[in-house]
Amino acid sequence: MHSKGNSCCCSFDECKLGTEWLLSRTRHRPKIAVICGSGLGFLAESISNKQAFRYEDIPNFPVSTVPGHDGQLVFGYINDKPCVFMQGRFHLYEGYSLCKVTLPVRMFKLMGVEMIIVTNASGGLCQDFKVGDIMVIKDHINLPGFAGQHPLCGPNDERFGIRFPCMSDAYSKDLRKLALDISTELGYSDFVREGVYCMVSGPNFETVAEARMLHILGSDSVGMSTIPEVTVAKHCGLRVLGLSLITNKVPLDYSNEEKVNHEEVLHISKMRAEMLQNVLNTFIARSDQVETINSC
Ligand SMILES: O=P(O)(O)O[C@H]1O[C@H](CO)[C@@H](O)[C@H]1O
Ligand SMILES: Nc1nc2[nH]cnc2c(=O)[nH]1
Repeated sequence: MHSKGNSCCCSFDECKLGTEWLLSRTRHRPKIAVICGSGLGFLAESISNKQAFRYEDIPNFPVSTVPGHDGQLVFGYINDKPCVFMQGRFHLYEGYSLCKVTLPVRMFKLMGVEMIIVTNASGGLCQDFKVGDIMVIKDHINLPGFAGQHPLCGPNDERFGIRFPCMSDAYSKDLRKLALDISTELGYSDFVREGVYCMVSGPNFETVAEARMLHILGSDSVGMSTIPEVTVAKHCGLRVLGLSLITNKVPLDYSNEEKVNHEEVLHISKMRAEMLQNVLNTFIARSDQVETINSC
């Protein structure tokens, strides 16, 4: 596959090189990958038989530049399920192309991963949401994608997936149901919701007028990540679950004096650590209850 002009910078061979480098250094063969959002790296703490690789050592891998994103790939087990956790993700606003942002997802596919769980911190737009709520992502609005910032732009490599992938079932219904059932069983139904996540490029937080627009468009929460990874995961046939922690409310009127900042986002992530980890670990433990691959 040749890439030209403004096209994809991460070829199949580049993904393969990084994957083979990892597989030759670990006996782990993960089936589930977890991407930890801002301040959510603790999710990897309960892994057993851990083996970690710093991002800077992995061929072709980007490096983390944002506080709250540690920058290592951790292999191991959660309840006997082989997993790999990204302690730190990449964002468009860091200056990475979306191909680079999503390169780990394609490497996961090449190493045999079948399901990806994406987590993030986001601002609540839905007026019913409270700070600390966990939103199971039902659907998304890919705002940068509308403007041509899309990880699948450029020549399509059929070894990963088809040219025109369907996205209407990006977040598997069965996986969402399992996550919601588990939340109810854990007694968390008061603060676990479902909703639509919208991505903006960042790095600034929203103006009031922008927040109002996103709300009118049908977004329940807003962040600066996740959708590129989900899009690439769906393109290459991975099942997807998305969990978004509402770390702040996004002001929708001018009388609201609240000001969001990244430190607050990290603080709230830490506060909700235990609950999010309980949902995630129970979900992983029971993930084989949902074997069907949904596709349209
Ligand atoms: O989406 P994650 O990586 O969780 O991070 C969210 O938190 C950061 C802002 O505080 C932004 O990067 C936003 O996208
Ligand atoms: N864009 C955006 N990203 C976030 N990440 C965490 N909170 C927010 C927010 O309010 N807006």
